[in-house]
Amino acid sequence: MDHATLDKRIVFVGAGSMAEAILRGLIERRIADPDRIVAVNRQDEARLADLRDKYGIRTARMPEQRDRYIREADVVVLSMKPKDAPSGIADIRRLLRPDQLIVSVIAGLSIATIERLLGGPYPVVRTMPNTSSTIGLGATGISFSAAVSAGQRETGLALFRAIGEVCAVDEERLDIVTGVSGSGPAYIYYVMEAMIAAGVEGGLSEEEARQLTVQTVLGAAQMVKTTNESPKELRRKVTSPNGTTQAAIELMEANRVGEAVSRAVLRAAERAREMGAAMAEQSLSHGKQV
Ligand SMILES: NC(=O)C1=CN([C@@H]2O[C@H](COP(=O)(O)OP(=O)(O)OC[C@H]3O[C@@H](n4cnc5c(N)ncnc54)[C@H](OP(=O)(O)O)[C@@H]3O)[C@@H](O)[C@H]2O)C=CC1
Ligand SMILES: O=C(O)[C@@H]1CCC=N1
Repeated sequence: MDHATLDKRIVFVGAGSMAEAILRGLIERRIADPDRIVAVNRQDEARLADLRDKYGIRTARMPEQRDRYIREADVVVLSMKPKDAPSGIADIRRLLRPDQLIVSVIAGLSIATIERLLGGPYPVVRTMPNTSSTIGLGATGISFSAAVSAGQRETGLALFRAIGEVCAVDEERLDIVTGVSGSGPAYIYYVMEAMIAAGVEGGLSEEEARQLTVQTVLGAAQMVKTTNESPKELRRKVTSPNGTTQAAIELMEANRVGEAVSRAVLRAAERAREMGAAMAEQSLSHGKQV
């Protein structure tokens, strides 16, 4: 894939799984120079050492070195857990300038809450990526605050297009994006766990069950993507009348598996809204403290 290198200093505030997925995707696809990427956290030095060793990025813990990196950054990615976000954002407010681009990957956290915590309008790119960004196969929903310039919009889009597909949506639809693709990889892994376990129960080795399951999921996703046929139509082609697939799907229908998956997606979106409301509430007190 041919992407121009992003010549930006990027700081990840929160050095966890999602930060790693994005920075690894950017580095391995040669979109960003590791020397211009920084990951910071509050405590976990072993985690930072691991990221330094694996990717050659810079790291810092609170506060002096971290402050300097944040001040010098072009792009500041908010990538801490929701429970840490209101205090964490209020804590870095004094370091930020309105010409820096703020990117959030935090589930449920609204642009309005971020701006309240920062004390005014900022260029904010709110996103919902997923961990498949690690291998350039991410699926990211993205929306922009009113203060985002055309150039900053392009930077935000370029960052996430470099590590997968991007869907620009109105901000209110990012919660359902969270339900579909943010949490989505976990649903597929859950099904894969069950398929592998059943394969082993039926007599395959763990390795055989894993190999066959992985290739089946990969092939099925690729079929939907490349043939442009609907999942329903593709399923019909697998299902011989009165055959094995029909027997399996009948059992799934009897157990309302499809309905459960739909409800799970909607529940995840609802949970994102709940978390957003909790962070908005917390921001009222943190907003006053800064
Ligand atoms: N995991 C996923 O699949 C996805 C996650 N997200 C979002 O990404 C965010 C991070 O999730 P994830 O990576 O899984 O979380 P992790 O728990 O793996 O990582 C969070 C990191 O943030 C650090 N941290 C916490 N508070 C601060 C602070 N104030 N300043 C700097 N660093 C801080 C923690 O380290 P320490 O305690 O040492 O400070 C830790 O390294 C969440 O908001 C989540 O909603 C979005 C899409 C998908
Ligand atoms: O589980 C979570 O809350 C995060 C957001 C989307 C995926 N993981």
